[in-house]
Amino acid sequence: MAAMKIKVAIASDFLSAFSKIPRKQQNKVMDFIDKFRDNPMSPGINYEKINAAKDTNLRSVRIDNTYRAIVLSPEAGNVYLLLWVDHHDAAYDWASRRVCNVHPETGSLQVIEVETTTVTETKAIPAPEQPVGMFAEIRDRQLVSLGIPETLIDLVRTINDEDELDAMSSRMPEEAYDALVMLAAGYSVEQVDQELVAASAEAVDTADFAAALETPDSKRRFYVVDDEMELKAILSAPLEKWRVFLHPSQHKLVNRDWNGPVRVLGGAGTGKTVVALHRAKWLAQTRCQDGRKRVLFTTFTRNLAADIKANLRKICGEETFSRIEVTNLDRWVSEFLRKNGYEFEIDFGRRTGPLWEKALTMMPSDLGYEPSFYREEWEQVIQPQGITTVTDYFKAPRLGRGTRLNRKARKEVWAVFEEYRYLLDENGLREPDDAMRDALQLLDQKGHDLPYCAVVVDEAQDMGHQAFRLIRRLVPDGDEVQNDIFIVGDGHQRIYRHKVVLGQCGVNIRGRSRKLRINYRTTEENRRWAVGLLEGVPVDDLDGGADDQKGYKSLLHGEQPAVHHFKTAKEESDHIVSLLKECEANGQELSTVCIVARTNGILEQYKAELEAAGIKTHMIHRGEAEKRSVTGVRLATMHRIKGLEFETIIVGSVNEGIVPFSRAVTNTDDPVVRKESENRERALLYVAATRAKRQVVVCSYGRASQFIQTDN
Ligand SMILES: Nc1ncnc2c1ncn2[C@@H]1O[C@H](COP(=O)(O)OP(=O)(O)OP(=O)(O)O)[C@@H](O)[C@H]1O
Repeated sequence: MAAMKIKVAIASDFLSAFSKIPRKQQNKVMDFIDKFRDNPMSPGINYEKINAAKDTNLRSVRIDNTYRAIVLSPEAGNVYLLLWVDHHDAAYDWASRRVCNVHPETGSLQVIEVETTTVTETKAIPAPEQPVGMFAEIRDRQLVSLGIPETLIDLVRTINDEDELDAMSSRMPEEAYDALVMLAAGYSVEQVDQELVAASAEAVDTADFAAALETPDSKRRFYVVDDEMELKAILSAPLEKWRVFLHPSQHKLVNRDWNGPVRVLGGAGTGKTVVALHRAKWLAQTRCQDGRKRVLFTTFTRNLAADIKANLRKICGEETFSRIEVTNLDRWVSEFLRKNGYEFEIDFGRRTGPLWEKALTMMPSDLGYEPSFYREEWEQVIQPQGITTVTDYFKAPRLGRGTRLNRKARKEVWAVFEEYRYLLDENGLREPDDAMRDALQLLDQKGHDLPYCAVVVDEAQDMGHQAFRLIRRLVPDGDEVQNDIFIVGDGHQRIYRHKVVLGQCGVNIRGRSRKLRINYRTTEENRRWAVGLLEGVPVDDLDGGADDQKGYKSLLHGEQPAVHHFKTAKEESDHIVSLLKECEANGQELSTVCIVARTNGILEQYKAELEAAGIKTHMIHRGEAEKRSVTGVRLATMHRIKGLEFETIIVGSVNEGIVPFSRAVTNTDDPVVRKESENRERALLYVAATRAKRQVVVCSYGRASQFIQTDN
């Protein structure tokens, strides 16, 4: 009779515990895991019962004289789970307060912290006749159906507000907390069920731990080890949990076929990039079987593309990695055009700027519009719609523009655009939007068969109409086509001018739009402060609808962001220097701190002042991946820091005239455009603050920005 295959899995908590023990013991744990993986029943492994444990399936295993691992080996089935590792006493204490159960409704494997006084296996505390607390409206049966362990129902009934809910979070399985957060945000049981609970088709066998390991909720905390190389990679960076443990809402997006383009929204730090990375890996591994085809992973900025490449390397084997091409879209376009003999230079404003000024000499004097009006018209109407003739301009919708233009006025205004196009031609130049349109035309004319089976798009909120029209053309379209386009983005973080309605670009996401809500990066305190910056700002969902931040939550907690105001620039920079010295004194590497400012000029000043104070700095440049090995405090503009993350973020010079940057908002007399520019400036501050994993410090001097409330 063939032996039943043994399943060995590692818990996410085990990795956290593993990361905290000394290197020497880590090596011993690795040796133990090797032995354990080979044969958990090997006579060389000594399982000891834990007398104080409530869960009789828990055992301790000796690592050396002082360290113990905690293992679950249920009586039935050939399953072994590595749960924890610590000093002998601490490990025993941990085990004595935990039970592992298969949830009777969702079938997921849950590790529950038991407080002997409040929670018992059978409900010792009689429920009050009328349920109380913030979940009073929801019946016990409904709570259980959403993944709350039966043993925690009485605890849930004691919760009166969000703070109390947060305080309980470590006592419950993540899915139970997620469900309660959504209920607290006002979602109905049905909505939570639809969004979070993976329906179990069959009745759950609560003794079948092997089956339980296969549920999405179990996969967020248990990794079934079947590949030695992958295991070694995981143990070498145990805290980079995103590599293996996906939240079910992330998992659901990654490992499946989609009958067309998908759009995933989510506030800053909700793991959109992580999802996009895993999606690209899954596609390359399982759906890109034609050896000539690749997955194209495209971003808006070059910095992020460099980071994506580095991260894909961490989760993909060589072969899978070779089937993914990572590039920012502008770069893809310029390379494609160059290979096809394009005779124009693509310019990002340096050379086209003076031509624009020249074209403005054609401004009709009788209409009375400011020069900024023409620029906005060009960027918001002409370029997104690819208008090249006055006839098309007559018919063009001008959504979002504050002023009306009749046919006669349009004809007069067109003179400026016509002149500008003429000057571009004469100088052999093209704007990026033109280049995208030209690339699209070339593809249509020549009928290019591109080597892509799918496109994954990150930072979608900053890509405009021409970009998405092109993306649509990069992979086949049609009713039968699956998995063609996977888009992640967040309208709250739009910091460039582009705005898109996907449906107008031929990208139909109907029925395939999803949202991520758990913030993995920053603390709830930082998240709330940052979200406050965008209060009242209308945010779109990239497809013509509205988006909001309802039901978002961070799993981490910490200090409130510190907002300091100073009289002079010198006082501010002295404060920043003393903050950095304090970080160093507390053992924090300065490479985990980033100073962010609105302009490069301001950063140059900080750089000079910090270096004069003996603090090493490192400026983050365009197109660079973050290199952790380079020492020194980081300096980055609000645009450049997008997509990155640091332990501490210090946002400096948040002064009147700088945030919002006066040149960016006063340069127009159109109230609609002005408001939009101001909102983009708010988004810049939101992006900067949400890059912090732990600490946010916001400084200003002179007159503080209208966006912040200062301490004096
Ligand atoms: N399943 C996960 N487990 C652990 N950590 C995760 C998980 N998903 C994401 N993270 C971590 O959360 C942080 C934010 O993730 P990511 O950069 O993917 O978010 P994002 O939504 O793309 O953020 P932003 O839009 O702000 O750039 C990263 O540190 C990432 O490693």
